[in-house]
Amino acid sequence: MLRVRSLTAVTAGRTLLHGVDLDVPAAGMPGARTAVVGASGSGKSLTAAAVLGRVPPGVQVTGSVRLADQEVLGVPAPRRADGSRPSAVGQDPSRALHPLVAVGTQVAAPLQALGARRSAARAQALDLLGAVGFADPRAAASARPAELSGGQRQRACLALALARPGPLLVADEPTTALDVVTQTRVVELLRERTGGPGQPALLFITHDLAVAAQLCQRVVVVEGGRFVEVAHVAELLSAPTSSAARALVAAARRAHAALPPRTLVGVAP
Ligand SMILES: Nc1ncnc2c1ncn2[C@@H]1O[C@H](COP(=O)(O)OP(=O)(O)OP(=O)(O)O)[C@@H](O)[C@H]1O
Repeated sequence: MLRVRSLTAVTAGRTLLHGVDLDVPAAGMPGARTAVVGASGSGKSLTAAAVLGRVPPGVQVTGSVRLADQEVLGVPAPRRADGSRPSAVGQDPSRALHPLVAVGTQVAAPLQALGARRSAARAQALDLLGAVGFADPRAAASARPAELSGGQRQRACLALALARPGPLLVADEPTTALDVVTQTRVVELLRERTGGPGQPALLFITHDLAVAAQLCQRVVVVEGGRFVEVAHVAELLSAPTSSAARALVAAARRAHAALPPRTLVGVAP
Protein backbone atom coordinates (compact mmCIF):
# COMPACT_ATOMS: atom_id res chain seq x y z
CA MET A 1 0.00 0.00 0.00
CA LEU A 2 2.81 2.38 0.91
CA ARG A 3 6.23 2.14 -0.72
CA VAL A 4 8.86 4.70 0.24
CA ARG A 5 12.20 4.57 -1.53
CA SER A 6 15.43 6.53 -1.01
CA LEU A 7 13.61 9.24 0.92
CA THR A 8 16.08 11.98 1.76
CA ALA A 9 15.34 15.20 3.64
CA VAL A 10 17.83 18.05 3.74
CA THR A 11 17.77 21.49 5.32
CA ALA A 12 20.49 24.15 5.27
CA GLY A 13 23.11 21.59 4.27
CA ARG A 14 22.06 19.19 7.06
CA THR A 15 20.70 15.77 6.09
CA LEU A 16 17.74 14.82 8.28
CA LEU A 17 16.70 11.61 6.47
CA HIS A 18 19.37 9.55 4.72
CA GLY A 19 17.63 7.76 1.84
CA VAL A 20 15.21 5.62 3.86
CA ASP A 21 13.03 2.81 2.49
CA LEU A 22 9.73 1.78 4.04
CA ASP A 23 6.90 -0.58 3.05
CA VAL A 24 3.47 -0.89 4.61
CA PRO A 25 1.53 -3.78 3.05
CA ALA A 26 -2.17 -3.41 2.25
CA ALA A 27 -4.72 -4.13 4.98
CA GLY A 28 -5.31 -7.83 5.47
CA MET A 29 -1.61 -8.64 4.81
CA PRO A 30 1.01 -9.29 7.51
CA GLY A 31 2.60 -5.99 8.53
CA ALA A 32 -0.42 -3.92 7.53
CA ARG A 33 0.07 -2.22 10.87
CA THR A 34 3.68 -1.05 10.85
CA ALA A 35 5.35 1.15 13.46
CA VAL A 36 8.26 3.54 13.01
CA VAL A 37 9.96 3.75 16.42
CA GLY A 38 12.89 5.88 17.52
CA ALA A 39 14.16 8.45 19.98
CA SER A 40 13.19 12.10 19.87
CA GLY A 41 14.68 13.87 16.83
CA SER A 42 15.47 10.63 14.97
CA GLY A 43 13.30 11.47 11.94
CA LYS A 44 9.95 9.79 12.63
CA SER A 45 7.73 12.82 12.14
CA LEU A 46 9.58 13.93 9.02
CA THR A 47 8.94 10.49 7.53
CA ALA A 48 5.23 10.80 8.37
CA ALA A 49 5.17 14.36 7.00
CA ALA A 50 6.67 13.19 3.69
CA VAL A 51 4.01 10.46 3.42
CA LEU A 52 1.31 13.08 4.08
CA GLY A 53 2.86 15.73 1.80
CA ARG A 54 3.33 18.09 4.76
CA VAL A 55 7.09 18.57 4.89
CA PRO A 56 7.88 21.86 6.67
CA PRO A 57 9.05 24.84 4.61
CA GLY A 58 12.83 24.94 4.24
CA VAL A 59 13.16 21.14 4.18
CA GLN A 60 13.77 19.60 0.73
CA VAL A 61 12.78 16.00 0.16
CA THR A 62 13.80 13.70 -2.68
CA GLY A 63 13.13 10.05 -3.44
CA SER A 64 9.81 8.33 -3.96
CA VAL A 65 6.62 7.92 -1.92
CA ARG A 66 4.09 5.69 -3.66
CA LEU A 67 0.67 5.22 -2.08
CA ALA A 68 -1.75 2.81 -3.75
CA ASP A 69 0.51 2.87 -6.84
CA GLN A 70 0.48 6.66 -7.19
CA GLU A 71 3.62 8.76 -6.80
CA VAL A 72 2.68 11.33 -4.13
CA LEU A 73 6.00 12.83 -2.96
CA GLY A 74 5.49 16.58 -2.47
CA VAL A 75 1.72 16.44 -3.10
CA PRO A 76 -0.30 17.50 -0.01
CA ALA A 77 -2.84 14.81 0.97
CA PRO A 78 -5.95 16.95 0.20
CA ARG A 79 -4.75 17.40 -3.40
CA ARG A 80 -4.32 13.69 -4.06
CA ALA A 81 -6.75 11.38 -5.84
CA ASP A 82 -9.22 9.65 -3.47
CA GLY A 83 -7.49 6.25 -3.54
CA SER A 84 -4.10 7.68 -2.58
CA ARG A 85 -5.22 10.13 0.11
CA PRO A 86 -4.20 8.98 3.59
CA SER A 87 -5.95 10.09 6.74
CA ALA A 88 -3.91 11.35 9.64
CA VAL A 89 -3.91 11.85 13.37
CA GLY A 90 -0.97 13.75 14.71
CA GLN A 91 0.80 15.29 17.65
CA ASP A 92 -0.93 18.61 17.09
CA PRO A 93 -4.70 18.03 16.95
CA SER A 94 -5.44 21.72 16.39
CA ARG A 95 -4.17 21.33 12.81
CA ALA A 96 -6.89 18.85 11.91
CA LEU A 97 -9.91 20.41 13.62
CA HIS A 98 -11.73 23.56 12.49
CA PRO A 99 -11.77 25.84 15.55
CA LEU A 100 -15.26 27.23 14.94
CA VAL A 101 -17.19 24.09 14.02
CA ALA A 102 -18.71 21.70 16.58
CA VAL A 103 -16.74 18.45 16.84
CA GLY A 104 -19.77 16.27 15.98
CA THR A 105 -20.41 18.23 12.79
CA GLN A 106 -16.76 17.77 11.77
CA VAL A 107 -16.80 14.01 12.42
CA ALA A 108 -20.15 13.60 10.63
CA ALA A 109 -19.07 15.57 7.52
CA PRO A 110 -16.95 12.84 5.84
CA LEU A 111 -19.67 10.27 6.58
CA GLN A 112 -22.24 12.50 4.87
CA ALA A 113 -19.85 13.05 1.98
CA LEU A 114 -19.84 9.26 1.57
CA GLY A 115 -23.61 9.31 1.15
CA ALA A 116 -24.95 8.77 4.69
CA ARG A 117 -28.09 10.73 5.57
CA ARG A 118 -27.59 13.56 8.05
CA SER A 119 -29.22 11.66 10.93
CA ALA A 120 -27.28 8.44 10.19
CA ALA A 121 -23.99 10.36 9.89
CA ARG A 122 -24.71 12.08 13.19
CA ALA A 123 -25.43 8.72 14.89
CA GLN A 124 -22.21 7.22 13.48
CA ALA A 125 -20.26 10.28 14.62
CA LEU A 126 -21.63 9.80 18.16
CA ASP A 127 -20.63 6.11 18.01
CA LEU A 128 -17.11 7.06 16.96
CA LEU A 129 -16.81 9.68 19.70
CA GLY A 130 -17.93 7.05 22.21
CA ALA A 131 -15.45 4.54 20.75
CA VAL A 132 -12.52 6.94 21.22
CA GLY A 133 -13.40 7.24 24.89
CA PHE A 134 -15.77 10.18 25.37
CA ALA A 135 -18.04 9.20 28.27
CA ASP A 136 -20.63 11.69 27.01
CA PRO A 137 -20.41 11.63 23.20
CA ARG A 138 -23.31 14.14 22.84
CA ALA A 139 -21.49 16.72 24.93
CA ALA A 140 -18.29 16.13 22.95
CA ALA A 141 -20.19 16.42 19.66
CA SER A 142 -21.62 19.80 20.53
CA ALA A 143 -18.30 21.21 21.86
CA ARG A 144 -15.99 23.47 19.84
CA PRO A 145 -12.37 22.20 19.84
CA ALA A 146 -11.25 24.97 22.22
CA GLU A 147 -13.71 23.67 24.83
CA LEU A 148 -11.91 20.30 24.95
CA SER A 149 -8.66 19.37 26.71
CA GLY A 150 -5.57 18.51 24.66
CA GLY A 151 -6.14 14.77 25.12
CA GLN A 152 -9.84 15.12 24.24
CA ARG A 153 -8.91 17.03 21.07
CA GLN A 154 -6.50 14.24 20.16
CA ARG A 155 -9.32 11.71 20.55
CA ALA A 156 -11.67 13.91 18.49
CA CYS A 157 -9.00 13.91 15.76
CA LEU A 158 -8.82 10.15 15.90
CA ALA A 159 -12.63 9.93 15.51
CA LEU A 160 -12.35 12.28 12.52
CA ALA A 161 -9.54 10.21 10.97
CA LEU A 162 -11.56 7.00 11.43
CA ALA A 163 -14.62 8.62 9.84
CA ARG A 164 -12.61 9.28 6.67
CA PRO A 165 -12.07 6.17 4.64
CA GLY A 166 -8.64 5.90 3.08
CA PRO A 167 -6.00 3.39 2.11
CA LEU A 168 -3.71 4.35 5.00
CA LEU A 169 -3.97 5.97 8.41
CA VAL A 170 -0.82 7.81 9.49
CA ALA A 171 -0.86 8.14 13.28
CA ASP A 172 2.02 10.25 14.62
CA GLU A 173 2.25 9.83 18.41
CA PRO A 174 -1.56 9.78 18.73
CA THR A 175 -1.47 8.67 22.36
CA THR A 176 1.07 11.13 23.81
CA ALA A 177 -1.48 13.46 25.45
CA LEU A 178 -3.53 10.60 26.91
CA ASP A 179 -3.59 8.97 30.32
CA VAL A 180 -2.63 5.29 30.43
CA VAL A 181 -6.22 3.98 30.50
CA THR A 182 -7.31 6.11 27.54
CA GLN A 183 -4.07 5.27 25.74
CA THR A 184 -4.84 1.55 26.08
CA ARG A 185 -8.36 2.16 24.78
CA VAL A 186 -7.12 4.13 21.77
CA VAL A 187 -4.56 1.43 20.96
CA GLU A 188 -7.31 -1.21 21.11
CA LEU A 189 -9.48 0.92 18.85
CA LEU A 190 -6.68 1.30 16.30
CA ARG A 191 -6.13 -2.46 16.42
CA GLU A 192 -9.84 -3.07 15.79
CA ARG A 193 -10.22 -0.50 13.02
CA THR A 194 -7.01 -0.73 11.00
CA GLY A 195 -5.07 -3.43 9.21
CA GLY A 196 -7.97 -5.82 8.59
CA PRO A 197 -9.67 -6.51 5.25
CA GLY A 198 -11.53 -3.42 4.05
CA GLN A 199 -9.81 -1.22 6.63
CA PRO A 200 -6.96 1.26 6.20
CA ALA A 201 -3.39 0.07 6.68
CA LEU A 202 -1.64 1.80 9.59
CA LEU A 203 1.66 3.67 9.78
CA PHE A 204 2.14 4.25 13.50
CA ILE A 205 4.81 6.67 14.68
CA THR A 206 5.96 6.42 18.29
CA HIS A 207 8.98 6.73 20.58
CA ASP A 208 7.48 3.96 22.74
CA LEU A 209 8.23 0.42 21.61
CA ALA A 210 5.84 -0.98 24.23
CA VAL A 211 2.91 0.82 22.60
CA ALA A 212 4.09 -0.21 19.12
CA ALA A 213 4.28 -3.83 20.28
CA GLN A 214 0.66 -3.80 21.42
CA LEU A 215 -0.54 -2.63 18.05
CA CYS A 216 1.79 -3.44 15.19
CA GLN A 217 3.15 -6.62 13.68
CA ARG A 218 6.22 -4.97 12.16
CA VAL A 219 8.56 -2.39 13.59
CA VAL A 220 11.03 -0.14 11.80
CA VAL A 221 13.68 1.36 14.09
CA VAL A 222 14.97 4.81 13.16
CA GLU A 223 18.12 6.44 14.50
CA GLY A 224 19.74 9.67 13.32
CA GLY A 225 17.65 9.78 10.13
CA ARG A 226 18.49 6.18 9.16
CA PHE A 227 16.25 3.12 9.35
CA VAL A 228 18.58 0.77 11.19
CA GLU A 229 16.38 -2.30 11.73
CA VAL A 230 13.13 -3.76 10.38
CA ALA A 231 11.70 -6.77 12.16
CA HIS A 232 8.63 -8.61 13.28
CA VAL A 233 7.77 -7.22 16.71
CA ALA A 234 8.40 -10.54 18.52
CA GLU A 235 11.83 -10.89 16.87
CA LEU A 236 12.75 -7.34 17.77
CA LEU A 237 11.77 -7.85 21.39
CA SER A 238 13.67 -11.12 21.74
CA ALA A 239 16.78 -10.38 19.65
CA PRO A 240 17.31 -6.71 18.78
CA THR A 241 20.43 -6.31 16.65
CA SER A 242 21.08 -2.55 16.54
CA SER A 243 22.08 -0.48 19.56
CA ALA A 244 19.03 1.77 18.96
CA ALA A 245 16.69 -1.24 19.06
CA ARG A 246 18.38 -2.60 22.18
CA ALA A 247 17.87 0.76 23.93
CA LEU A 248 14.19 0.83 22.90
CA VAL A 249 13.63 -2.74 24.13
CA ALA A 250 15.32 -1.95 27.47
CA ALA A 251 13.15 1.18 27.87
CA ALA A 252 9.97 -0.78 27.03
CA ARG A 253 10.86 -3.46 29.57
CA ARG A 254 11.52 -0.85 32.26
CA ALA A 255 8.16 0.82 31.54
CA HIS A 256 6.45 -2.57 31.55
CA ALA A 257 7.98 -3.49 34.89
CA ALA A 258 6.82 -0.19 36.40
CA LEU A 259 3.19 -0.57 35.31
CA PRO A 260 0.50 -2.97 36.49
CA PRO A 261 0.22 -6.28 34.61
CA ARG A 262 -1.99 -6.15 31.50
CA THR A 263 -1.59 -2.36 31.13
CA LEU A 264 0.95 -3.10 28.44
CA VAL A 265 0.13 -6.33 26.72
CA GLY A 266 2.40 -7.82 24.10
CA VAL A 267 5.74 -7.02 25.70
CA ALA A 268 7.48 -9.98 27.24
CA PRO A 269 8.66 -9.36 30.81
N1 LIG B 1 11.36 22.37 9.88
C1 LIG B 1 12.56 21.90 10.22
N2 LIG B 1 13.68 22.61 9.97
C2 LIG B 1 14.88 22.15 10.33
N3 LIG B 1 15.10 20.96 10.94
C3 LIG B 1 14.02 20.21 11.22
C4 LIG B 1 12.70 20.63 10.87
N4 LIG B 1 11.83 19.68 11.27
C5 LIG B 1 12.58 18.71 11.84
N5 LIG B 1 13.89 19.03 11.81
C6 LIG B 1 14.98 18.23 12.35
O1 LIG B 1 14.90 16.93 11.76
C7 LIG B 1 15.25 15.94 12.72
C8 LIG B 1 14.14 14.91 12.79
O2 LIG B 1 12.97 15.56 13.30
P1 LIG B 1 11.60 14.78 13.53
O3 LIG B 1 10.56 15.80 13.86
O4 LIG B 1 11.33 13.89 12.38
O5 LIG B 1 11.97 13.91 14.81
P2 LIG B 1 11.07 12.85 15.61
O6 LIG B 1 11.81 11.56 15.58
O7 LIG B 1 9.68 12.87 15.11
O8 LIG B 1 11.14 13.46 17.08
P3 LIG B 1 9.97 13.62 18.21
O9 LIG B 1 9.73 12.25 18.75
O10 LIG B 1 10.65 14.51 19.22
O11 LIG B 1 8.77 14.24 17.56
C9 LIG B 1 15.54 16.66 14.02
O12 LIG B 1 16.92 16.78 14.14
C10 LIG B 1 14.87 18.02 13.84
O13 LIG B 1 15.60 19.00 14.53
